[in-house]
Amino acid sequence: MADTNFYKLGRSFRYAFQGFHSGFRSQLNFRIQCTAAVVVIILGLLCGITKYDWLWILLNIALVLFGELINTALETLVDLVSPDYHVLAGKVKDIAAAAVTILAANALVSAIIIFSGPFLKLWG
Ligand SMILES: Nc1ncnc2c1ncn2[C@@H]1O[C@H](COP(=O)(O)OP(=O)(O)OP(=O)(O)O)[C@@H](O)[C@H]1O
Repeated sequence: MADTNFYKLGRSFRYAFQGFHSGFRSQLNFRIQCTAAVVVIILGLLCGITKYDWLWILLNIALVLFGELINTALETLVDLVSPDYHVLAGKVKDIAAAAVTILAANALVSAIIIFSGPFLKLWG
């Protein structure tokens, strides 16, 4: 019984990893966002930001990657149910893209606010 649950859990993680891998391979934006996340984490380590800044940075990274994967899932679903041109299909894709753009803009502004202090100190 416990073995079966453990096996199911492992399978769920494998499917989730497949989804991550598929998003990474097919979406340039997702690859850019993953790279930006790694750069921001390295900057955070170099600048010695506070633990509250880390919480904010990690939340923003998670939100952007989550938003991009949901956007990709919606695009894929739209392509499945409406491969031909339809004004509503376009609307769904545009709205999903707008949602992830809001998250990315929020992450960018947050990064500027958090890192402007340490950078000004470095050059000041
Ligand atoms: N089936 C469709 N019907 C109407 N408009 C569509 C349709 N598919 C795409 N569009 C329009 O074209 C835009 C770009 O669609 P596309 O699927 O290329 O998205 P994308 O953001 O470029 O995705 P990807 O990152 O996969 O290239 C959509 O935002 C939408 O305005």
